[in-house]
Amino acid sequence: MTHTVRIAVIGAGAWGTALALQAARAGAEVSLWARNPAAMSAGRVMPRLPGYALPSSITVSDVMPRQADLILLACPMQHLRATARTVPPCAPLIACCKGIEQATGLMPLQVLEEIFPHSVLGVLSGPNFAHEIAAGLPAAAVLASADRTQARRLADLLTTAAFRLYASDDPTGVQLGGAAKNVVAIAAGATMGAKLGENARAALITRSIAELSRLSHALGGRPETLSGLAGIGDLLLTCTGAASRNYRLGLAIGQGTPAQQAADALEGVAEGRATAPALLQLARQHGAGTPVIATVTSLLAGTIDMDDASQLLLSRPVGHEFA
Ligand SMILES: NC(=O)c1ccc[n+]([C@@H]2O[C@H](COP(=O)([O-])OP(=O)(O)OC[C@H]3O[C@@H](n4cnc5c(N)ncnc54)[C@H](O)[C@@H]3O)[C@@H](O)[C@H]2O)c1
Ligand SMILES: O=P(O)(O)OC[C@H](O)CO
Repeated sequence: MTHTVRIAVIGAGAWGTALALQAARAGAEVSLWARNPAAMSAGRVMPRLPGYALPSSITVSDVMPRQADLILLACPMQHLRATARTVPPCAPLIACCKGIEQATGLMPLQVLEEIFPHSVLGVLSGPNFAHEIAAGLPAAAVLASADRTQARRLADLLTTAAFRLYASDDPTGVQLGGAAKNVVAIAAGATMGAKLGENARAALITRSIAELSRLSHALGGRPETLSGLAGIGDLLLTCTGAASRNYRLGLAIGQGTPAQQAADALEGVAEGRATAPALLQLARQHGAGTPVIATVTSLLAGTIDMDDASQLLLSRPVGHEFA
C-alpha cells in the first residue's frame, strides 16, 4: 500500500493558502500553519484569499506540524528566518517566498541553510498569482535544488496536470529571478502610472533582463535560468498583470503618491520594497551595474521623484545592445 504524502504549508497568506489547495489537489494530506487561525471565517475562507474556501480535509492550526514528508515555507521573505526557526527539521523544506533578506543580503535558501544545515532544501518560483493557482487555472513554475534528482523528486510531489512544475539545479538563478522581478515590477508600474507609455514599459522590462543576467552571473547563477519561468516568465506576469502588488505599488508612486503612503494603502506584501535596497547592495558588492534597481531604490526611499527617475534612466549612454 502506498503511503499518502503529508505536506505542511507554513504561512496562511494568499500564497500559502493557494499552495495548500494545490498540494491537496496533488493528492497530499495537507496541514496549513496560520499565525492566527481564528481569523479564518466559519466557512473556512482565508482572509488573504477571499472567495476561496478550504476543504475540510486541510487541517489549519497554529501548532507547527511534527510530522511531514515535505514542508513549504510561504511566509513573507523578511519573516522567513524567524518563522523557519520554529519549524521542526523533520522533512525537506521548500522556500516559496521571493526576495532578499534585508538585514543580511541573503537569498531564501541561504537563510534556510543556516538554520537547517542537514536538510534537503529547495525553492519554488515562477509566474503564479495565488488566486489563479487557488482556482486551479493552468500554470507552470520551477522547483530548484542544488541536487537535480532531489529537485525533480520534490517537484513531482506538487505537480498536477494544471500546475506544471519544472525542475532546476540552479537555485541561485531561480531565487535572483524571483527577487528581482518584484523590483522591476515596481519600475514598470511607475512607468505606467506616470503615463510614459507601453513602449517605455516594454523597453524597461527588456533592458532589465540584461541587468538581471549580469547580476545573476556575478552571483553564480546560470544565464539560461533568467530566460525561463522564474526570470522572463515572472517578469512578464508581474510587470503587466494588474493584480501584482509590486506593480500596483509602482503605479501609485508613478501617479505621484509618496512611496510610504502607497505601501500603507496596499493589501498584502510587496516584496520589492524591502528587496530593492538589499539587491542594490548585493550588486555593488559584486561589481554589477544595476541602473533599474538603483533607480527603484531611490524612488522608494523618496530621494528622487518620478521625473528624476525617468531622467536617470533616459540619460544613460546608448551603446551596443549586447555589449
Ligand atoms: N500572493 C501571490 O500571488 C504569491 C505568489 C507567489 C509567491 N508569493 C510569495 O509568497 C510570499 C508570501 O506572500 P503572500 O502573498 O502569501 O503574502 P500576503 O500578503 O497574502 O500575507 C502575508 C502573510 O504574512 C503573514 N505575516 C505577517 N507578519 C508576519 C510575521 N511577523 N511572521 C510571519 N508571518 C507574518 C501574515 O499573517 C500573512 O499571512 C511572498 O514572498 C510572495 O512574494 C506570493
Ligand atoms: O503580487 P506580487 O507582485 O507579489 O506577485 C505575485 C507573484 O509573485 C507573481 O508571480
